[in-house]
Amino acid sequence: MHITLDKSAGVQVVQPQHFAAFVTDVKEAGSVVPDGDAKTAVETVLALPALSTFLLRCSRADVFDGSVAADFSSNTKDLCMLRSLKQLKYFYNLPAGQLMQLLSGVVASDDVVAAKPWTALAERVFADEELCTMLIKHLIIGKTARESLKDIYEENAQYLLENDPHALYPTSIYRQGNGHVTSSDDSSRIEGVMSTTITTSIEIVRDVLNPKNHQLRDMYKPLKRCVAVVDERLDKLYGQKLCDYFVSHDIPFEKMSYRCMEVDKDISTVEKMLVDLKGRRVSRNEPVLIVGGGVMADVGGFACALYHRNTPYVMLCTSIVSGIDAGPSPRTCCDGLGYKNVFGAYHPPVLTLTDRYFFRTLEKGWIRHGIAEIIKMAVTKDHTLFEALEEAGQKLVDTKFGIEGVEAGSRFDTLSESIIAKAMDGYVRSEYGNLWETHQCRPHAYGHTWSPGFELQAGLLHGHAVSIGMGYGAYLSFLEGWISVTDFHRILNVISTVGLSLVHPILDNPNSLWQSQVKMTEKRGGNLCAPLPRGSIGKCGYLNDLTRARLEATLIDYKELCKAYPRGGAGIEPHCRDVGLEDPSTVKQHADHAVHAIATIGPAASDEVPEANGNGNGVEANGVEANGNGNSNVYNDWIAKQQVSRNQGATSSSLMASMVQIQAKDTEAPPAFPHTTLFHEGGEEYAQAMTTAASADFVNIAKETVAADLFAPCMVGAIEGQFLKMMAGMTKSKRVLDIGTFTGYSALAFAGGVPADGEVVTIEADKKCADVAQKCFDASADGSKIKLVRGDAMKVVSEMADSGEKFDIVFLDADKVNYAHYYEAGLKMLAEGGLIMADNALCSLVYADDDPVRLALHAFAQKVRADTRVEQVMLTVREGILLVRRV
Ligand SMILES: C[S@@+](CC[C@H](N)C(=O)[O-])C[C@H]1O[C@@H](n2cnc3c(N)ncnc32)[C@H](O)[C@@H]1O
Repeated sequence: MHITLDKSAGVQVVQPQHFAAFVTDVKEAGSVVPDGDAKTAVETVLALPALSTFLLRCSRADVFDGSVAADFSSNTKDLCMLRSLKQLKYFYNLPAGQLMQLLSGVVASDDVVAAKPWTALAERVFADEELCTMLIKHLIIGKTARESLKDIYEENAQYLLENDPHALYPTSIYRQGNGHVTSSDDSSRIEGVMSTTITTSIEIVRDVLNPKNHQLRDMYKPLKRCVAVVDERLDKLYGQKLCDYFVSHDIPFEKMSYRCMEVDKDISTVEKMLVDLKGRRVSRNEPVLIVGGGVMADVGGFACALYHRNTPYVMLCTSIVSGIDAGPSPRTCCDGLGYKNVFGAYHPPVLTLTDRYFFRTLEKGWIRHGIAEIIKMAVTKDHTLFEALEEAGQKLVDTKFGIEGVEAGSRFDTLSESIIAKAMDGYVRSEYGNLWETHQCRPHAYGHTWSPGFELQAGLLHGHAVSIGMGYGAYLSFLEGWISVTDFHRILNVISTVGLSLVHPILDNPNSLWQSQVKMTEKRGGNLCAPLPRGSIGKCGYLNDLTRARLEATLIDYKELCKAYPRGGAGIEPHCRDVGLEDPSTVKQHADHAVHAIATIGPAASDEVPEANGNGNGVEANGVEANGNGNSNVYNDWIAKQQVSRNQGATSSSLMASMVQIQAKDTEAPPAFPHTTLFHEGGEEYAQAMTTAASADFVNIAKETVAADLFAPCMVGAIEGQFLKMMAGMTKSKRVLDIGTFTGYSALAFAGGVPADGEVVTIEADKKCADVAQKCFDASADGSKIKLVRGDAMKVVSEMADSGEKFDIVFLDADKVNYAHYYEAGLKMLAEGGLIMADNALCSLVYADDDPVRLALHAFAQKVRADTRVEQVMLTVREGILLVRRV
């Protein structure tokens, strides 16, 4: 068969047999490749009828069509051709090096010996920098092109200009847009439809940084350089190897490295990358090389999505999670405003390379955590993958996926590689058909419905949280009659065998799972749509109904069942801290900022579920280095250099004054204080950033407060909330009286500090505040410990005191002018060793001169100071807390 171009047909079909025919023709033509000047040789081969007709046909093909892909789906060789075809379509716009390399690859895939002249030609072009990077169109239709070549290629270029401009002037060869517009006669109404086609390639590779491997060379040599965004930790481990690789191929290598731990996954890291990409003048069609794990895949991919609105990137995956999930994922993102993955864009890499070589530097705990994402694909998409996992078992962890102590080419080596490949296949099949998540039938969300409710709270590695979700999900599936009891136990077995968790003590609080379900349902457009195995292992169904009562009952049964499994169902090293990672409270820290942000910017903030995606909550290493210098000389030097000068303005008497009590006499008013806040801007924010973050329940209070249009600054906030919680815990308080509930922040903080059988009684007179508070308590993990009393606190506390109620802590935060009354009642109700804490005690300094509360607070502080029954300390926490106890 000879290749022809049917000009009248316009769009041409290209199938594997066209490649075969082309190869047959050009194999013979190989002998005509002239020696000498590489440019002349390229021009000569481009004039060959067999080659030119093939290229012209490719340029008119609809290479992204599903039926074309189906034609090439029978084997790996055909798939390689499909990948070549997707690039040959744009041959006018390809650099000569890339085109020659593609052509030699096509011939070599059929006959390596016959391809030698073509391979040699490609190498000659690669060696000629100017020619290597020159766009083919300059050689065939440019001003200085040979007339004989123009005769062959110009007419087709005209055709493309009119009918398929992408093929002639693409912005990038990896994307194609389409759409249509219909408008009324006067154009006052317009209906439009737009679509984008994105192409990508994924390969499981071996030793990609070995200079003999040409995958990265072939991509970057024609581009004149490689700009790389590298995870700082990976840079330390593989930076030199990366550099050596590109140096050996004489490709300028421009590397930028970034710390990519979970806590760095925010917009500031993305911004840094954007600035650096611009600084390097990266063009919008120059694929950036991204090297790293899950966080890097998310953040680096997001930076590329934003840069020039979208810039292609090659993802070199170095962890299991990035290798089979976050790496090829189109869902690039970063955290913000207290929510995981709240900012993002759908932007898959143009090429994903997964190389097990990098797994050798992963901790075993991280390997185990990564396997959870493979199990989810096996259970919902691919029973052969599941069987492979059953066969491989714990050895996958022990050998780091066949990398350690396993012979290359052995059965286990092949099995390990096929597990990675199948998991990747299942994942992208689920993702790419639903690129913009326009529907919720997403098998890869198996295990991710209930786990966000407890993952961070329990400090679990993402993989362990997901495996608990998968185990419980499998149980529900069994109860629904969707899978047999045997399949249910097979699923639990696979999870347990690799050391992943089936249960965790956090499940004793079913509320967190229920809250996650509620939020997930909201996020999934009103449907629970929980993916579960259905029919058999490897097939997926969706559970859309699960009442709270059923969740709680089935959870109890599930936990009981798991006791029969090794370790009672517990995982090996399930917590982040177990594998040397930062506790996820560092992630929750973002939530802390959100409390502030939401209170400041109002309800426009995102309602994303604080959820981990595939890349989990901390798959990267903790790169903090110990200082290790405890030398006292160093300390004294520092005092001399830094601190003496900083304290220069201080007099010896003022310094002494801070060491002893200032004996002030009572005054009618507090001293003048020319500020409206106690701290300078930045001080509290810094303190907050360094404080254990508030949980999602507090973010919820902040959100509900703003949504109800209540005055958010009334809340005690994140720093003081944490302080109250810790005070209750440290003093082992069991009963706390919280006077002045507002929307419940302080009450919930105390509830977090008292034991499971403890109680917080909180009093609120305002119905709207009390309603919001009750709603927030109901939705929270510790709300069941809180009793909300509605009514006037003046009356309620008197009655409580009269009836002999006792409390370990009495917190005053209602009407400040009545603090003296609450104080007296509080003293009566204090249990042995109990505390009174009066909030806003330093507001006497910052409230306006004409504000009566200012004087009332001042009088109250003086009253306590004069009270010989107690000792007290005025704490400069937030707006001041007067801490009092009986002596
Ligand atoms: C500063 S806010 C309390 C803030 C709360 N502790 C928190 O952390 O969110 C004071 C609350 O006390 C309530 N309040 C004021 N006087 C009261 C009274 N006599 N009886 C009951 N509640 C009162 C107000 O309605 C208001 O909601």
